[in-house]
Amino acid sequence: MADNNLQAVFAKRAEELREYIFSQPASNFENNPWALADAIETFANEKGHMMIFRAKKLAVAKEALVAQSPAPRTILEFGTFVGKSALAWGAMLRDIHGENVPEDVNVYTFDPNPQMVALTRDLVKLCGLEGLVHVVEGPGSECLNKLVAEGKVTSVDMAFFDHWEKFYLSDLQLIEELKLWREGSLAIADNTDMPGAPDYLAYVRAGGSGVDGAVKYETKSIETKGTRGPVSF
Ligand SMILES: C[S@@+](CC[C@H](N)C(=O)[O-])C[C@H]1O[C@@H](n2cnc3c(N)ncnc32)[C@H](O)[C@@H]1O
Repeated sequence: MADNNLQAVFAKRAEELREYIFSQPASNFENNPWALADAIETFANEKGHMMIFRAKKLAVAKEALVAQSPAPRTILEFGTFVGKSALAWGAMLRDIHGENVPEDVNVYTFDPNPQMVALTRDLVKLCGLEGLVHVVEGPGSECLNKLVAEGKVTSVDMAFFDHWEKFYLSDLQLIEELKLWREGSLAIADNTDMPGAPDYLAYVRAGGSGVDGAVKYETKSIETKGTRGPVSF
C-alpha cells in the first residue's frame, strides 16, 4: 500500500476507534487504563492496520520496568499514534507507585500528528491518567528540547522508540547529548529488524559512541512473533 494510502487508513482507524470507545459506557474505562488499553488492542485485532505496541511486547517491557532500581519516574515515548502504549506506560507507573502517583512521575509521549494527539488526550482523560501522561504535539526531538529547556524533564528512566525508524538513532543521541540518561536507564525500541533501524542497532550494540566518559549501552534483543519485527533493549 502506498504511504499516502496507509496514512489515510490510519486516520480512518483513529476515527473508528474514537467511535468504538466513546460509544461504550464511560464506566468501562474510568480510572482503568488497562481496560482501555485492552479495548484498543481488541479493536486493532478486529480491524487490522493498527501499528500498536501489543500486550505481549508490553509484558516484556513491564518486566524490565518493574525490575528497575530506583523505580522509574520519567518515561519518554517517541510515537503516540492512538495512545495504546502511552496508556500502558501510565498504567505501569501506577502499578509501580500506587494510585496516588507522586507529581514527579510522568510519561511524555510525542507525535506530530494532531489527530492522534487529540484522540490520545481524550483517551488519557477518559481513563483518569491526566497529570501523569502528557501528550505533546510535534516531532519528538523538538518536544524534548522544549521540555528540557522548561526544566520539566531533567532525567529519563526509560525512552521508548516507536516512531519512524530513521529517527531512532538521532533521538537516542539527543537524550545522550542532553545528559538525561542515568545509570540503569532503559532504551526500548520496537521494529528494529523490520522495517529496521540498522544504524540504531549498530550504535547501541557497539556500546555507544566509544568516546571517553560517554554513555555505555548494553543490549538485548527479544524476538516476538507478529506482523512487525522484534523489540530491542
Ligand atoms: C508505530 S506508531 C506508534 C504506536 C504507538 N506507540 C502505540 O503503541 O500505539 C508511529 C507514530 O510515530 C509518529 N511519528 C512520526 N514521526 C515522529 C517523530 N519525529 N516524533 C514522534 N513521533 C513521530 C507517527 O505520527 C505515528 O503516529
